[in-house]
Amino acid sequence: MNDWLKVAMPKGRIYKQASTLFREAGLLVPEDEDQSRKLIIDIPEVKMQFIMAKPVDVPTYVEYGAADIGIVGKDVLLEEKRDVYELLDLGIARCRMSVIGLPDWKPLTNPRVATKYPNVASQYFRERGQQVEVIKLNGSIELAPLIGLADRIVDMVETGKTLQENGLIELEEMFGITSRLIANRVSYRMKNEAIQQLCDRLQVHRNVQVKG
Ligand SMILES: Nc1ncnc2c1ncn2[C@@H]1O[C@H](COP(=O)(O)OP(=O)(O)OP(=O)(O)O)[C@@H](O)[C@H]1O
Ligand SMILES: O=P(O)(O)OC[C@H]1O[C@H](OP(=O)(O)OP(=O)(O)O)[C@H](O)[C@@H]1O
Repeated sequence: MNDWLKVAMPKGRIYKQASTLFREAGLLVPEDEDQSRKLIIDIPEVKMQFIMAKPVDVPTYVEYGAADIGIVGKDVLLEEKRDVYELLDLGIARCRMSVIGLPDWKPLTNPRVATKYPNVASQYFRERGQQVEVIKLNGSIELAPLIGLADRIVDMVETGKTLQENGLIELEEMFGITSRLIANRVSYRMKNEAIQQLCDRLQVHRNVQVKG
């Protein structure tokens, strides 16, 4: 199976949009993940193997060559800083990363900031000369300012519904986020034809942009 292309696909909210994009580009992908609990899915007709991964782990599989290519949110790429090529902006799973707080927020010296993205948050505030104490959480980040664990949070905003329902406001938009196609550095050379063909097909599709 050395000539097969191994693709790390993120389970969860990106999967549906990614599989739709692949199908619209005329590529075969496994059926939607709610139909199956299988983690490794072979498609022999196109010599592709799909690895169904937790989104945050996709760059790790790709960096180590356990997958040749993968799909992952820019938020995860910024946080994980893995040594991979970023090939395409797929324009899917669009959302933003923001600084969020209570409506009665005040500027503070050394505020506590809770987030799933400690590296991104630390770098963001450091670059702005703001001293903060970063607290890593793994989910339900919006709880932190509501229960007095943190003064602000850094988190993803898509529709704004979570903020609205919890009485929080967006203080600063940090980055726009979309999903990216990434590749292992060695695979990109060794399987260049197959990877390039896949990129070409995806690029024909409207939202997809080449990364410099
Ligand atoms: N509303 C949103 N909230 C968070 N991420 C979003 C949102 N919309 C799109 N995304 C993108 O989807 C990606 C994967 O999100 P998803 O919630 O499926 O994974 P996860 O955060 O690892 O979840 P879990 O920890 O529950 O497995 C994020 O990395 C981000 O790029
Ligand atoms: O602006 P919205 O459309 O409301 O989306 C944003 C929310 O979605 C994500 O949470 P997720 O559902 O992944 O839950 P978790 O982080 O608590 O696991 C994110 O962390 C926000 O809480």
